[in-house]
Amino acid sequence: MVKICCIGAGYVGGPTMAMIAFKCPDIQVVVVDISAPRINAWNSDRLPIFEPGLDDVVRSCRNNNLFFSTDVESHVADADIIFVSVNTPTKTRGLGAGKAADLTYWESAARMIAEVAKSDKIVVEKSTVPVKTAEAIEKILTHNSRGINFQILSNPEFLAEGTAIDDLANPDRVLIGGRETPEGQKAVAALKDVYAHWVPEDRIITMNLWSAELSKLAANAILAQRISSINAMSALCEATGADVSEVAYAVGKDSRIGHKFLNASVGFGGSCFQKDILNLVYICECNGLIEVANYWKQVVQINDYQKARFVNRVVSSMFNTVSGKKIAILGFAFKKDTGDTRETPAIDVCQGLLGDKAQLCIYDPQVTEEQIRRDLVTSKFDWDHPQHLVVPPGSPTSNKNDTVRVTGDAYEAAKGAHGICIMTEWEEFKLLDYERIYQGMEKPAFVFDGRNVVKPEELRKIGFIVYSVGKPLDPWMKDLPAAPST
Ligand SMILES: NC(=O)c1ccc[n+]([C@@H]2O[C@H](COP(=O)([O-])OP(=O)(O)OC[C@H]3O[C@@H](n4cnc5c(N)ncnc54)[C@H](O)[C@@H]3O)[C@@H](O)[C@H]2O)c1
Ligand SMILES: O=c1ccn([C@@H]2O[C@H](COP(=O)(O)OP(=O)(O)O[C@H]3O[C@H](CO)[C@@H](O)[C@H](O)[C@H]3O)[C@@H](O)[C@H]2O)c(=O)[nH]1
Repeated sequence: MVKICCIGAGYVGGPTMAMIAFKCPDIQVVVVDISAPRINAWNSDRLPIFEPGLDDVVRSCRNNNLFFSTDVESHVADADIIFVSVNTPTKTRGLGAGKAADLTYWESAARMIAEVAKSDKIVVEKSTVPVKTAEAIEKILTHNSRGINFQILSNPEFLAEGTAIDDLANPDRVLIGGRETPEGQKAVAALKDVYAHWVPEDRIITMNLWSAELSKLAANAILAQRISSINAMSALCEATGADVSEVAYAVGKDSRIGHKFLNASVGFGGSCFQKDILNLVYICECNGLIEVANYWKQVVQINDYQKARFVNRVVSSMFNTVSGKKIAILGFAFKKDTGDTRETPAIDVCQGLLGDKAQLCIYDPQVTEEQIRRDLVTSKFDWDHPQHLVVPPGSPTSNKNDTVRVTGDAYEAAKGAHGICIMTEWEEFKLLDYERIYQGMEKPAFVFDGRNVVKPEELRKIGFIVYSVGKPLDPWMKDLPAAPST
């Protein structure tokens, strides 16, 4: 029986390994992590991450051919194929700080593999890593290997949160990069055999290691670029009276462009896009490609601009101050159908409003109060380090001040508020009784829709002043400053 071990039981390691176990009953899969609470949660009825369909997949194979354990070393020693799916955050200090990928967790995983391995292993990069990482990993493994043969493969993951199970069950493609030697190609074939249990052959693409590593960064950069492109258009739409949804529809009808990923928003969030683009920028700079680096940097800059522009719309509409005003924040996750808040635009918007002394009342159906409070005080880029390694026990992790309240109900959040900011496109926000909400709010009552989930005309009929990203402006906002001053 082939034995797989995955180091890192997070948003990628957990679901991908669950899918492999589910589709390959003849393979034993063990997911290991240094975080005991995380592993305990994977072994419980309350999984550590919310992902539609994940519970059923895990339940159907857990303790049959899928196991979660903190006994990292013994399972690594035992495995034929080792996936490494640990965090690769943006560096916060030293060379490349604020851009380069921090490979601390990857390196420590590689050293541990070299130390405990007693038989030949295939080591698979599942984490998103800078191009050429496999070369560094190869060096760590071979210099410490005591004669054991390691083959490094790149097998980047393309799942999106909220749709992970469907993405894993029906991937557009699976990429496998390996060395072009007989041993390298044998390892590629072994990993291909795993995916071939359920992925059609023509969707399993093999290539050289560096192409596979770079394809992952390129895919995320190009996806994020589409969002920044439509968000840049949204600012122009607001200035001219065009409607960004109509523009996106017209543009997307061109089959060369396509309609996906053209939804204007308050900005993209999530653990990957910004981190991976900054990483790409750093790699370009290291290769002396300054113009290329600046090109990709602009994708992140437009995203920051879009978030700042949103805060500016809120403050300038509300008589240029939100000091002491209650503002309801509906949604905190970076997108619907996940409880993940990493790099969510809600953090920047909340911090912007708190900077102007607003009183926030936050509601999200999947994000806990503890998480929200921690996010509002965590320094930039620190969020992507395993919490148990970053936060010393007993140190303050939460925003204790009374300018932030977290509630379990959207109506409660909006009661007595001057304005509502919609930060996540949860379906339930489309179905709220806005008439009832309006009655309970201070007047004039504002809705700032960062995800274009409400119908502005219907809300205006109720009496709201409405801002929707990239839509024709409410007369109230027409003459107000559109962009943050630089
Ligand atoms: N989240 C996504 O949607 C997504 C999609 C594709 C790729 N990726 C990439 O996959 C990687 C993992 O992302 P994630 O979202 O799963 O992160 P995550 O933070 O959810 O999980 C990473 C896990 O690795 C564990 N870990 C760190 N160092 C370890 C070590 N030395 N030994 C054992 N466990 C260790 C941490 O405790 C944590 O539980 C990143 O490189 C990310 O860029 C993420
Ligand atoms: O038209 C769009 C599409 C997305 N978003 C926002 O963009 C962010 C990212 O969304 P999405 O890409 O759906 O989620 P992720 O889970 O971050 O997935 C991305 O990042 C993963 C990690 O690398 C990759 O594996 C996936 O392929 C890639 O889609 C979210 O804040 C979305 O709200 C928009 O604003 N407009």
